[in-house]
Amino acid sequence: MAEKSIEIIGLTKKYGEHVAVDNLTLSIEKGEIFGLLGPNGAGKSTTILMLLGLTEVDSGSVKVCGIDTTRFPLEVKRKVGYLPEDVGFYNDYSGLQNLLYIARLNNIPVEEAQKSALETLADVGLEEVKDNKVASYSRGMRQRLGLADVLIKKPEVIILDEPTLGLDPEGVKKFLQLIVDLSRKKGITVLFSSHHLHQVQQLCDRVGIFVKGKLLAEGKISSLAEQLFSKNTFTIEGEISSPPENRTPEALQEVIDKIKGIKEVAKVELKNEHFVVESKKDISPEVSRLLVNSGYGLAYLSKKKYGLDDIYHQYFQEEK
Ligand SMILES: Nc1ncnc2c1ncn2[C@@H]1O[C@H](COP(=O)(O)OP(=O)(O)OP(=O)(O)O)[C@@H](O)[C@H]1O
Repeated sequence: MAEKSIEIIGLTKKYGEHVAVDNLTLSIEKGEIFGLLGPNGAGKSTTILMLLGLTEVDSGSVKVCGIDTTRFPLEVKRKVGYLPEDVGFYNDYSGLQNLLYIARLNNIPVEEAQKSALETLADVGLEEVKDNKVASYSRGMRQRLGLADVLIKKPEVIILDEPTLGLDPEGVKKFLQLIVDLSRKKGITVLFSSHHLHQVQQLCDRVGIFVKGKLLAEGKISSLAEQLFSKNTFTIEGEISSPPENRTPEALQEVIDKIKGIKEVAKVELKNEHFVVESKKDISPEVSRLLVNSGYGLAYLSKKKYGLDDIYHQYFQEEK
């Protein structure tokens, strides 16, 4: 069985009468990149605080690298690196000086710290600007330095709480790629907490959908999609091309009505040239035949692939 880096069983946290985390059970394997996905106030930060031993647990248990966080918080902190939304630095110090300062706070011997700081700065792509003052760093560079702060402790697990806030799209892409590369290269387990669906989809091996303190679903994106959407429906989508000269809305509607007339079809949606058909079985051949026989061409026809946004919104619909 795969080694577990994080093991949470029946975890509950209340603030007065308000249940912020409700009976959460979740395991994350060593080396896995797990996305904790949920809207504001879902309880993600509270869960992270409990993982780090920074807030008391009302009931349940949390183990990180096999160590009980509630009983041995200091031991856990040695194994876990935590990157919050925004990291504070000494702006008048260089990136290297800031990192050496963190190394000293973590009791890393001076010689080892020097070597490790240079290696870590190279790992996060700040080698060339290591001697520049942090005041001159962009938001993306500051987040990379934040990651270096975390990595210099050589953690087994890193927890990232909305780390891409304020980065431009290119900065986000590079930062996420850096996390994947580091995790794969060093075998680090990553817990990535975010409400950004696309970032989670891009980065994570597995996701947990967390709403109002409860984990509604958990798994690989592909298997969550299957559970939700493939019970008895096939969804195919396509685009009509090379419409006939004499094409009229009425003529197209006629073909759409023929598709609707197929026994297994539950729903057909048409928007401009793009159409989506939901049915009980895969009727791609029938759809393409009907269109082609009516003089239309097909730019493409494929089984719709569901992404995390479809999954997420489906859960929200169920919640309402
Ligand atoms: N110290 C506190 N005292 C009282 N209530 C709190 C406290 N911290 C969090 N809460 C409440 O607990 C719930 C969960 O908050 P939490 O910050 O864990 O959510 P989150 O998913 O991290 O959201 P965000 O993305 O906004 O940080 C919210 O309803 C919040 O108002």
